[in-house]
Formats: sequence, structure tokens, C-alpha cells
Amino acid sequence: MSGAALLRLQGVSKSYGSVHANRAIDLDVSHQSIHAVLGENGAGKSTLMKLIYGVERPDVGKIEWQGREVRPTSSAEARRLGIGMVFQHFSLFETLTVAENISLLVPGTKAALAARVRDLGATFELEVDPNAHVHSLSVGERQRVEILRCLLLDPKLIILDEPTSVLPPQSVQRLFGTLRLLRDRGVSILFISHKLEEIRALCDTATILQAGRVTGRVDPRQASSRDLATLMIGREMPPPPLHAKAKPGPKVLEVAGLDHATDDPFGVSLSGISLDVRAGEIVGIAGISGNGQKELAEILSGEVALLSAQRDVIRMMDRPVGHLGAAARRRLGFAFVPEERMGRGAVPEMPLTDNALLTAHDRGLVRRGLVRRQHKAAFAQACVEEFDVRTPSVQAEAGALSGGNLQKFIIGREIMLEPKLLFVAQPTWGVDIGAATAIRRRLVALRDSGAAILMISEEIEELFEICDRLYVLHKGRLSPSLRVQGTTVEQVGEWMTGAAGEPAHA
Ligand SMILES: Nc1ncnc2c1ncn2[C@@H]1O[C@H](COP(=O)(O)OP(=O)(O)OP(=O)(O)O)[C@@H](O)[C@H]1O
Repeated sequence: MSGAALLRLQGVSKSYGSVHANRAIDLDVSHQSIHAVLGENGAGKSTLMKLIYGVERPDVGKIEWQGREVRPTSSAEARRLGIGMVFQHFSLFETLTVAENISLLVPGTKAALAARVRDLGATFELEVDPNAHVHSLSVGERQRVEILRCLLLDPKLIILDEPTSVLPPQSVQRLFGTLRLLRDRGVSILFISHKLEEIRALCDTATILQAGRVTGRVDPRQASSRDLATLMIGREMPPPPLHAKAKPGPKVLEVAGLDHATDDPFGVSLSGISLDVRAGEIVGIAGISGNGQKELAEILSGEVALLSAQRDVIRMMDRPVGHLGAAARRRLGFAFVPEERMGRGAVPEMPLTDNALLTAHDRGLVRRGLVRRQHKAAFAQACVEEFDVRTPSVQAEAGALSGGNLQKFIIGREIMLEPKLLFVAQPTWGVDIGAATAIRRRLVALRDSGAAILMISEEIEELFEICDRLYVLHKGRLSPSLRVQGTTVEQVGEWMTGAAGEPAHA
């Protein structure tokens, strides 16, 4: 077999303090292969990719590239070798054009780059106007720019970190078409995803990581999603949430005719938004990101407060709250999980204990202005245990947790506040399939205990699994309320793309 692999890792290990993020990893990526790396949150996938892309260096072990040992010490060096990477969070400047953004990394005149962008775009179904400003592009188009930027450096391997989590469903197949074309033209792909169906549809090999070690290698086309999930989590999947019929109580959240013009030149203005959520029900907001989700979340959370005259436009727990800020709304029994976990949901430089304090200070963690250290640690510890947050200790900095584990911590912290109204944005984004099921079960249990839950999600399956009712957000307007029972995925899809017509304003 030797010499056959494009990339070969032998006995590669990487630790962060006492955490063995990667242990004695052996990995072969073949030429012309789409190779999945899957594993639970914290299994070590991102660390492994950072080692390959030169962002981190292994403690021990050997990396061979095209049969020769290499030690990339920076991403620039990895790119020179022919290794590209597309991150989940794009690194493009909104005010620059596509060609200008590309010219920051790729040598050549703008005119020459624009011509190559058109050329590669036509070959790989990555069409995008090189003169368009990035702010005017959809998420799918921005991702195409990122892939094009990699391709212009003529890579032999492209690493994609959860590329479909940012895409609307209709763009996923198009991305897969591009990746297959790339493979056929000789580029190998390392593909990280939590979506097992996608891995089965796209990849020819899958390496499974568990707690930093390789625990399996399979041909995903020959395995069922259930097989892959079991291999990944090392036990049978937890059952999906039992969803008994909702017993809606009084209205806990009411928004009546919210209009909001955004100041952000790239934002979306909201128009005529009316919705309600009752105690004991989960209401979802479906839609493709960038249709006003961010603006609606800022207003509902109180990060952006309305004018006093508009206090009645938003009512929580039967009180006008439009003019109140986030802290005042929280005091009424409101809790909130924002989409951005770093910076908004948690402060990366602070330990989990202090991150618990951020929203749970009213739960007896502070007395007479003084922080009660033991109570703070006990709260964080309970959250870590109940929500299966994998971390060496509650003293670990939030920024050192893997993305999915931090998400579990933030959701756990807010659920532990026992809110009357919980508002969550993308609750299982980046969370592995076992933990996602666990989070959904907890949301249903919170609903059954009488709380009202409003959830923004791009995952239609998730919305159909746990919501009682849905609204769809499109271009800053909301569809009428749709009962999940009796509504089809296709109908929701029509509202998502605007094909269902002008939303009614109730
Ligand atoms: N900079 C760091 N400092 C300390 N620990 C870290 C650091 N980066 C990662 N870790 C730890 O290494 C382990 C592996 O993390 P990694 O991000 O590679 O997992 P992952 O499989 O990509 O997870 P996810 O699916 O949640 O993104 C985790 O326990 C994480 O807490």
C-alpha cells in the first residue's frame, strides 16, 4: 500500500494540557477520494484538520504528503504544498468584490483573476460574478467564492469543515455536484460533517474518531446511518423525543405588527411581523438564514430595544416589553440562546463557571453583591453533568471546548434557569447526532413542564420533529401560523423561497 496515499498520517498525537485531542492517529487519504471524518463533539476532528492545514503542530507522529515527510508550520505553507481549507465561518470582506477578496490571497491582476474565476466557475459549477460585492451574495455564493479561492491555488486536497451547515437545503446538492467534479478532476476532499445521510450520499471512505482515536474505517455507501451513528458514539443511538400533543396554555409571547427598518446596509428590515407562543408549546421559525432571523433575534432578545411608544408591540408574560433591554426581560422569566455561541452566548476567555454566572446570577450565585464561588461552581458542574458537556473541568475556558460541547453548555445553562419563555436560535447547529437528540428531548421536556419555546432553525427535519406550530420567515416577513400536523415539508419549502405568495398579515 505504501506510496499510494496522497496524504498519510502515522501515529499523530496532539494534547492541550491534559486533554488528548488526537491520539496516535493513522489516516490515509487516497488520490481522487471524498473522505469523511466523523465523530462526536470533541472527538478531535477540528484538531486533526488544524494539524494537516499547518495551524497546529503535532506533539509526535509523522505527516507524509505525496510520499514525502512534511511539517507544515503555517496555513500559508500548507497552501503552498497544495492543501486548501474552507472554514465554516467565511473570511470574506463584505465591502470588497469577489475578485478583490481573492486577490488578497492569490497573486495576479484583478482582470486575470476575474477571468480565471469565470473559467473555474464554468468548469466546476461555481458560477459567481467576479465583480459582485460580497455583501450582495447569498450564503451559497459566498461559499463558492471560498472554494474558488482555494482552487486558484491549484490544490490537491481541500478540507471542508461542516460545509453544509450554512447552506439552505436546495444548495447542498449543488455543492455535492461540485465536489464530485473536483474529485473526478483529481482533487481529494476531506469532509467533516455531522450529517450522516450526506456522508453516505457523497463520500467513498469514512474515518471515525472517538475521544481522539481512530475507532473505525468504513465505506459509508455500504453502511446505514444507524450503523454510522452507532460506530460514532460507541453505543446505540438514544431514541427520538416522545412528542405528546401540546396542551397550550395562555399566550406567553405576543408580537403584534412589528416593523423594523435596519440601520445595517447589509441587514434585512422586518415588516408586519405578528406571532404568538403559548405556554406548553414549541413554535418554530423556519427559513433560510439571512431573511431577517438575525434582526428578529436581536429584537426578541432585547439586545435591540424598541422605542417606548412601541412597548406594546412585544408582550412577554402578559407585560409590554418592547422598550425593555435583555436583562429586564430575563428578570420576567425569559431566557435566550443566541446563534453565535462565541462572544454572544459565552465569553471564550472566561472559565465555564464565570460563563454560568453571566445569565444564572439570579439563581443564588450572587448574594449581597458578592459572587458565591461554590454555588457558581456547583451550577456549572450540574450543567456539565446533566447536559453531557465533555470538558476536563468547569474551570476550563469556554473557548477551549469543542464547538458542539460549548453549545450543549449554553443550552443547558438556559434550560436550568427554568424559564417561562425560552427563545433559541439554531439549537443543534454543529452538535453531533446523539447530543442533538438529547437537546431536543430536553426542549420537549421543558415544554411539557409548561414553558413556552420559540425556536429559529434552518433544519426542517428538526422543526418537524419537535415543534407544534411553525412560521416561515422570508425577506423580513412572516408566513401565517402553520400547524405541523397537516403541513408538508414541501409547503414549508414554498414559503421559504417565497413561492407560496405574499404572506398574510394577521
Ligand atoms: N485550544 C484548545 N485548548 C484546549 N483544549 C482544546 C483546544 N482545542 C481543542 N481542545 C480540546 O480538544 C478536544 C477535541 O476538540 P476538537 O475541536 O478537535 O473536536 P471536534 O471533534 O472538532 O468537535 P466538534 O464536533 O464539537 O466541533 C476537545 O476536548 C476540546 O475541548
